[in-house]
Amino acid sequence: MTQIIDGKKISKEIKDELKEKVAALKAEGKEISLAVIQVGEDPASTVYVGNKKKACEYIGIKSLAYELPESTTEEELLNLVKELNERKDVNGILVQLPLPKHIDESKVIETIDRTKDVDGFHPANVGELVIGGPGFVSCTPAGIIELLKRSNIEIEGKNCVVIGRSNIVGKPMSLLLLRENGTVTITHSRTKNLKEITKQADILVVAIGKPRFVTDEYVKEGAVVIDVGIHRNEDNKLCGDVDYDKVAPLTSAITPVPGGVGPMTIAMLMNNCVRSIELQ
Ligand SMILES: Nc1nc2c(c(=O)[nH]1)N[C@@H](CN(C=O)c1ccc(C(=O)N[C@@H](CCC(=O)O)C(=O)O)cc1)CN2
Repeated sequence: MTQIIDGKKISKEIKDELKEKVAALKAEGKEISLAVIQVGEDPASTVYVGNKKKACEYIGIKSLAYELPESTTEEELLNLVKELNERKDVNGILVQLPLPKHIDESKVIETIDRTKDVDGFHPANVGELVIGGPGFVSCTPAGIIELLKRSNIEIEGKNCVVIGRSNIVGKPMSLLLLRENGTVTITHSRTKNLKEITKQADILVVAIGKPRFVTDEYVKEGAVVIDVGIHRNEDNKLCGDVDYDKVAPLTSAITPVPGGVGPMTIAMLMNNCVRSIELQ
């Protein structure tokens, strides 16, 4: 029978654990605060930023919201990041992506103090992941590892195939699976014979950014399928990169969209905020 991996439930468990930790830190006089910066009014970003603020409130983390207009210049944004880097009362800094086209995302990410980079996007934190150091790990891939572990799905020795090579998901995902002793193959939009490779996967992570791209033809019977995609269709309904109805019956476990990977991104962000106080 297929196990539907409930990201909403698991993320709630994690947030409850963090809430206790934050209360204990508060009792020692330590307060955690997260600066959340949004530039422009992309509707999806507004939902995600709102959910991040709600999660902070639930756990007991102070959130400082910076809602900047679309016309904000790169220099203005960099100056705000530099100011927040200096502030002793700010533990974490998050710049919601995507940024407007006139702002260089890499420049902004590199300007964030690496010890406040709770998104785990700074090159120094990515480097730590490569060498197995203690830096921050990107929240979505970290959340997927947590989903697998808390669902008692073994990674060690498994054939893990990742579709997608983005800096935020595909690349860190592959490194984390490797860290858990999986045998990892990275594939992408230019991979030849993709179906033949994905059919070998015991664990298939799909982050290709194309709605319902992965059908039953890509999946081995009994595989675990993790869907990172989020797309809104014509009827305003959400779907992932996986054609859930066709694929789910084949799998031993699968994440739904919504309610799978998405909520874990926010839970792991909260986890990184709690860790920030240890790393600083
Ligand atoms: N600075 C960052 N920007 C972006 C990140 C990130 O980790 N850091 N990731 C994504 C967006 N994202 C978080 O910011 C995110 C996406 C989706 C969800 C989520 O909970 N999705 C729900 C559905 C929500 C809906 O109704 O749309 C689900 O899948 O169940 C949380 C966070 C890009 N930008």
